[in-house]
Amino acid sequence: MAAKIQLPLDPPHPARLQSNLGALQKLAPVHLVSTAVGDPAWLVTGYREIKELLADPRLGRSHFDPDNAARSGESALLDGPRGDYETEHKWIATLRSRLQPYFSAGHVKAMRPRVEAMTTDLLDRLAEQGPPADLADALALSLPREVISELLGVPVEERPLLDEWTTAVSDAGDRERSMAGLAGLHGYGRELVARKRTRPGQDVISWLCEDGTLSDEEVAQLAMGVLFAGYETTAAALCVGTALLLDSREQWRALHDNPELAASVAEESVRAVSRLLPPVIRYAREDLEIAGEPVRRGELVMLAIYAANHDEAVFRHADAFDITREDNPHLCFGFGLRYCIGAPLARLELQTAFSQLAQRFPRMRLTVPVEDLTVRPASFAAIPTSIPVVW
Ligand code: HEM
Repeated sequence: MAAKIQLPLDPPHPARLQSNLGALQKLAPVHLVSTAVGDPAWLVTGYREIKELLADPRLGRSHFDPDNAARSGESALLDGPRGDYETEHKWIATLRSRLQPYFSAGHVKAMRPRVEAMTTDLLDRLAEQGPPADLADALALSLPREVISELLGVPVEERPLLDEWTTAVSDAGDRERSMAGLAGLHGYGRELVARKRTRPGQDVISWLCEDGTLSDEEVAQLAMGVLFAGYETTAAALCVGTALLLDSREQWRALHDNPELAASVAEESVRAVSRLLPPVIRYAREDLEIAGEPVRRGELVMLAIYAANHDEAVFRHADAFDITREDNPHLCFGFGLRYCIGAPLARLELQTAFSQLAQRFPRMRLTVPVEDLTVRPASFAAIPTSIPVVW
């Protein structure tokens, strides 16, 4: 495998939609690349190919030789093989069957009043504090952190610790820091499970413990997986959505005048956030072909969801942030086998936050051009350093 294209293609930015992936996509749906850490990989950019591969059991997240597998970066959790090669499919089935009931559309619907109240509380605090403010801290990061922590039963005073670990885990440039973050998160998960065993509460960890079929280690693994999967992703979608909306006065006013648009704002923000997230990675479990290219067993395949979500063959004016877009079959929550369990919850949080924010702060505006926003160091999802606003 001799790669010609060096990743990353784009410098990280919290709200820029244009990407060099578009040019690559026009050339071919799959490319041989060298990852940020110099390993060879296949980068897939075509919508159709990515959708098919997401559902293809010949690709997995684990590797038969994890220590020598190609990597996309240094993050211990995100950029290399994960899970046990022999039992991967069994574990996905366990994970989905145990978690799905707590994140189903029906269960999430029942959570609506609580999520609305939590959003109102955060916006009350923002109003009380007065302008200027940082919307990333005041709302976009706080809401997903509070929602997921409450669901899992993480005590309020322990929540700030989570930030430290999740940020360290995501560090794509420092494997040691990332591994220490992962160890911290899992250690905390085990401790929390032990506490819930003796003093159960009304939360997902306690319910998983009651299930009786999972070991403490498995409950901790599921819980910390949910925490990680549900926090920065949703925060990044809220960040990019609010920044792009505030940058477009016309769309901000349209949302204020018609709160029903919050659902399509949420979808468009999720489509946009894929620019901020790393590609989904897989390892070939057997030899296969992708768009005519021969992929060998064990090779790294990177699925550029952002390229798929901006494929002009599927999305009209793909690079525009358009909250009136009607047909939006983005792949941001994945597809098939591993489709995001938290999609209904993420949608609820996004819709609630956007509609309340525009209703309560119609005059809110950014104090810097959206282009000038910068990225927090080592955040895996290109979270902005701040979203400075006044109203
Ligand atoms: C905008 C926010 C979110 C985005 C963009 C997102 C994206 C994704 C994607 C792309 C996958 C599939 C990964 C793969 O195929 O390897 C996934 C899986 C997953 N997501 Fe989300 N997610 C979001 C929010 C959430 C939330 C709020 C939760 C909380 C419950 C969550 C929990 C999960 C879990 C547990 C999986 C693993 C499913 C499996 O491995 O079978 N996600 N997510």
